[in-house]
Amino acid sequence: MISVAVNGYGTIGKRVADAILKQPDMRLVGVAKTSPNYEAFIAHRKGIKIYVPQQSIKKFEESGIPVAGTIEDLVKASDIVVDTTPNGVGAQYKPIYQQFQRNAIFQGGEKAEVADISFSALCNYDEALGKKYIRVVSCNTTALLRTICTINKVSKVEKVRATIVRRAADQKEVKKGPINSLVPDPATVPSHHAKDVNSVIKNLDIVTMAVIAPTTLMHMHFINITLKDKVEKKDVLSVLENTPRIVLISSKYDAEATAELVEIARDLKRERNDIPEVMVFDDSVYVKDNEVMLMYAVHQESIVVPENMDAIRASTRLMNAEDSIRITNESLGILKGYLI
Ligand SMILES: NC(=O)C1=CN([C@@H]2O[C@H](COP(=O)(O)OP(=O)(O)OC[C@H]3O[C@@H](n4cnc5c(N)ncnc54)[C@H](O)[C@@H]3O)[C@@H](O)[C@H]2O)C=CC1
Ligand SMILES: O=C(OP(=O)(O)O)[C@H](O)COP(=O)(O)O
Repeated sequence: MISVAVNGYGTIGKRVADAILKQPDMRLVGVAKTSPNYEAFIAHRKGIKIYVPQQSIKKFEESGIPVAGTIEDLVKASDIVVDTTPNGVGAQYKPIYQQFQRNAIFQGGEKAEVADISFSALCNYDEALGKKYIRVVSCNTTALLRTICTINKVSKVEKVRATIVRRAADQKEVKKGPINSLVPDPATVPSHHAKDVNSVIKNLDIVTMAVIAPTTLMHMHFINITLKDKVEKKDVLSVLENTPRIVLISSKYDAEATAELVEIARDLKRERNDIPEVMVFDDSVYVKDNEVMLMYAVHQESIVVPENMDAIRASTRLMNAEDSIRITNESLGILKGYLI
């Protein structure tokens, strides 16, 4: 049983904490919070132990949220920390993880240099075995890598060109925008996602462009892949259909919009309406000779959660890729094939 801490209990942290509670080989020691807000209160109500900075103990206790110790106490009590603090804050915590000689999993908002390796379970689990510091790449990069490494099974991926429509903010982020604009992110090429993909697949020829759209629900990707060999559409569809963490959305049932995908998650009673699988529109898959094009939606709040479970096991050498991915998928109810 591996003891895991979660530092930073926001969009990603709360989902990672809940996922840890579902793993048969992991124990959640507690989570670190800096302010006694509604998220801290609900964590307390769920029986999760809360650790806070020394200077915040009084503030939490005055709010009626009991404190189990300081963030240093949390790190010391754990074998490994999943750092889900905001972009760049994880790097500031690294010296503490080093001081107590604890392994750590960082998120995609950190620079790649923070870790020994950038990680995507379907692409490079084996390379991450035993690495003390692992960075799970960002949500869009996770989706790109999952898709590329899956299609690579049909024929070697030689070139990727992708356009990423980014959701502007998560649903709770009331102060972020834009609310009435499309904003190239950035208006230069490539966006950071190509460099991020190259942090996992070193020599791939990939160029990405990104634009922020005023929506909170999901990202959407439009991807064009050049393969080494000519392939058949049925082979591309087959590999997509048979890979857990990717689901197909059938054109038969009139679900093309991200809002409709969220409605499906609600109807299926998915926890928090999360869909950690890449959602490929089956009719968008276009194949001509060695060229493959497709469109898929990415639920940014949940896609990296299974990757974090696998990164924990890879870092601590708990098991091989196949077993880890299977246990993660089974415990989190992650599917393959047609979602609808
Ligand atoms: N939200 C998303 O769509 C995705 C985010 N990520 C990455 O995950 C990481 C976390 O992002 P989110 O969960 O969205 O952020 P968030 O802002 O929702 O959560 C961060 C949490 O850390 C807490 N925090 C702030 N400063 C802290 C400190 N000094 N010590 C401890 N806790 C602190 C905040 O109070 C908050 O609870 C980032 O690297 C981000 O790029 C990756 C994939 C998707
Ligand atoms: O990791 C993400 O996006 P990215 O893959 O475009 O970097 C998440 O959606 C977080 O993005 P944010 O920095 O807009 O909160």
